[in-house]
Amino acid sequence: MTTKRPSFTDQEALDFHSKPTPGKISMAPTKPMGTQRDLSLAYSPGVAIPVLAIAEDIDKAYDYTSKGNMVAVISNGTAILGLGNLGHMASKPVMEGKSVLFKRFADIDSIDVEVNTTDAEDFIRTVRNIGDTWGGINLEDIGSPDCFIIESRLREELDIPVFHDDQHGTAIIAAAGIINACHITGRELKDLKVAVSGAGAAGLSVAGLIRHLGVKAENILMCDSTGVVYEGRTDKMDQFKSAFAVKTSKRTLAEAVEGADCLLGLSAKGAVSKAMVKSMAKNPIIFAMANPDPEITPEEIKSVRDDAIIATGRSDYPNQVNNVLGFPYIFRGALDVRARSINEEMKVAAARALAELAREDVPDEVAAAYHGARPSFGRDYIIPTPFDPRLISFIPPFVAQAAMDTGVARKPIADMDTYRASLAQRADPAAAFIQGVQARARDVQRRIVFAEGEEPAVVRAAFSFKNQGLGHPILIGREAQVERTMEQMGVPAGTLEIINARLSDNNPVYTDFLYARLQRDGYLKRDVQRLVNQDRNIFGCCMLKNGDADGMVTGVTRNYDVALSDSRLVLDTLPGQALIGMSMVINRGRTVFIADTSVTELPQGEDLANIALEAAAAVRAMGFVPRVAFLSYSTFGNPMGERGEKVREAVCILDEMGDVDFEYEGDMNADIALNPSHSLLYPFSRLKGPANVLVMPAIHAASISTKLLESMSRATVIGPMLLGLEKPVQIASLGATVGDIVNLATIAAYDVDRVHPDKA
Ligand SMILES: NC(=O)C1=CN([C@@H]2O[C@H](COP(=O)(O)OP(=O)(O)OC[C@H]3O[C@@H](n4cnc5c(N)ncnc54)[C@H](OP(=O)(O)O)[C@@H]3O)[C@@H](O)[C@H]2O)C=CC1
Ligand SMILES: CC(=O)C(=O)O
Ligand SMILES: [Mg+2]
Repeated sequence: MTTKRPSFTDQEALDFHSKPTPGKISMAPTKPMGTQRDLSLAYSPGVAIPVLAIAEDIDKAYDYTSKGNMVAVISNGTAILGLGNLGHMASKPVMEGKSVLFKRFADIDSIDVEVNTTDAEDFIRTVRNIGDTWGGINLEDIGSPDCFIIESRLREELDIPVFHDDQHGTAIIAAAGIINACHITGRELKDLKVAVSGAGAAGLSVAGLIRHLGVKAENILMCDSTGVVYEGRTDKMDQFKSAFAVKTSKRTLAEAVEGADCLLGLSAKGAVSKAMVKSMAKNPIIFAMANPDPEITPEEIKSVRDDAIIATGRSDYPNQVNNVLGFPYIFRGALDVRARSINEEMKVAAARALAELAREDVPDEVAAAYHGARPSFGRDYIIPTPFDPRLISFIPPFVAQAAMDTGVARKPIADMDTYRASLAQRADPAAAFIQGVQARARDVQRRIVFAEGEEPAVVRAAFSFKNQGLGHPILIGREAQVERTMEQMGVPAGTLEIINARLSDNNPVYTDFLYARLQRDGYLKRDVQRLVNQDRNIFGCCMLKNGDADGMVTGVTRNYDVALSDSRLVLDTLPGQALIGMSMVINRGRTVFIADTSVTELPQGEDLANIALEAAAAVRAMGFVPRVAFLSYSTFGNPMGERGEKVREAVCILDEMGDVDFEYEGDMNADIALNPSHSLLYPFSRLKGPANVLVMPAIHAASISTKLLESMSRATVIGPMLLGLEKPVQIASLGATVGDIVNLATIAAYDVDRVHPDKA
């Protein structure tokens, strides 16, 4: 399995964290707060009722507050990644990051808390006094040995899971990787000889867990910055390291590594040398897990031997051993049974489940998460990737079951199958869609024109598009100006292809083509020449038409209609198809498509029928079964009105066609279309379930409702995607973000197959 290596500039990392709003998380209410009654219920006097219930039984907090699905990520910043003690506030981006990962991967709400103290007692006091407000506490990046004292005291004093991620999260993932690496190399844990670089939070915990799983204590040599942790050593020792001290004459990491089967790096960048790697046993297992830079890079290891199984903590190499594979799912399982703690059995269950999942075949729908490659269990795939969508339904049931078996579950799960199904619902469908589109784009490597190549956001988007391996970007603009913008954006010179429309050798060809197309529409040759030379949308579309590029993204600096009419001057609508804009709206596990959001202002009945046909085909191509509702202010003729008539006409046109291969119905209100129980009122309706394609009666209704959903709910809106043009052109909205532009460029790259299946 090959892995593409994303990279980014420092400025991109800062922009990601600062735009459009500083930070990575925000909160959203789960209850309406619109009326006086809402206020009375949510706040005084209504709130008094749950207050009294909780006062009587403290566990009722799980029923009446967000406690049961809320984890705090708490740090004091004393060991931030492998960067060291940089203070509590500097740890905030990491802690916000962990919170976001809780939400993204396991649908757990999470808040970061940075405590301004390096004193263990002070830290314990602070967290103990506020701790049980959450369903669980994830301690993060707290230096050793304080982390051991802090965690064990808080575990004793709080009745909720307290889990130091750098210890146990890391241990669980590393153990899963080691189990599988041993399987592949034909080793047994009881025979494994292990050297560990790093005797801190992560190193000691990994050593503890593999010892628990069967590696012999005398076969684990721990090393810290002073060297081997041996019996009798007094320098820089503490009770936690002492628990792993062994009788040995070895004193340095190099000596510990010599002849070892397995080297675990949980220390710092560069701690392991090529000579050390060379001295290991045959088929060595080398996990260099320091972040952000490993103890030794995979390239360095491969330069001295080719028989190693290699893992790092990073996402840009195969075999990412990183605690992100663990903490979301371990807490998911623990919260779902309202666990009082996360114990050894729950950790072992998670490690074994992870190891098992990597050995299973990767089904089609999961291959997208692996950038289109289909990994099979082996040296470069010993552990699932963090984007494996099976993790959410596979891991937590094992953790929950272990909690139930060991008596720490307050609320055991009665039906595991139902629980598993409910977990799958928590997966983020927007992410799955984007991953699928990205995987295809990475595979096919299309040439995508970024028409407004001098714009800073466009330059950044093109660079990001290229760095993510999504295809080959081509910027249109004046070289000197584009290069200046690239320099300002920190994009290395020479990394992006630039084409100056005015100076292109292809202009005569493009001009001849366009003149032939427009000469009877009032255009003189010199008008066409000027368009090709000066209008970047026209030039870009000519590139597509001439086969010099595959797709285009534009619209950041000019309004939608201008970009659309420019494109239509050069490109036709596909024969027999309608040109439409379609937005994908994803909210609370439900996906609906809205059309036409951007092209035909006041569609007639026939237009609406064509919009439905085009939208249904596109939705089917994306893997959904289309169920179309023609929306109106009326439902089945009540009340009658002019726009409603057009909608009714559209339904009749489809009826007359006779061979429509999807369910459709209308006219109907949006709530009727989306409500599965509408058949009670309208038993004659042909929809067998809630609609997922909503054809709007006019563009204003489509545009307004989509933007309302995006602004006022937690919905994710992708698009509008422009469908039906003979070449893929996507038009961003004015002032679109870098992420929006990249998404649309990716959709353009993906859409080449849909428009021209022969190119696939
Ligand atoms: N991939 C993953 O999922 C995870 C990776 N990590 C990474 O592991 C590393 C350690 O984290 P953590 O345990 O939390 O930190 P700690 O501060 O608790 O421990 C660091 C340990 O590394 C030792 N060390 C430092 N430099 C060297 C060196 N050059 N050679 C040998 N040992 C050295 C320290 O020695 P001494 O005791 O003498 O000071 C200490 O024992 C970090 O890089 C972190 O990013 C951590 C958690 C998860
Ligand atoms: C991954 C992680 O938690 C760390 O490197 O600290
Ligand atoms: Mg950490």
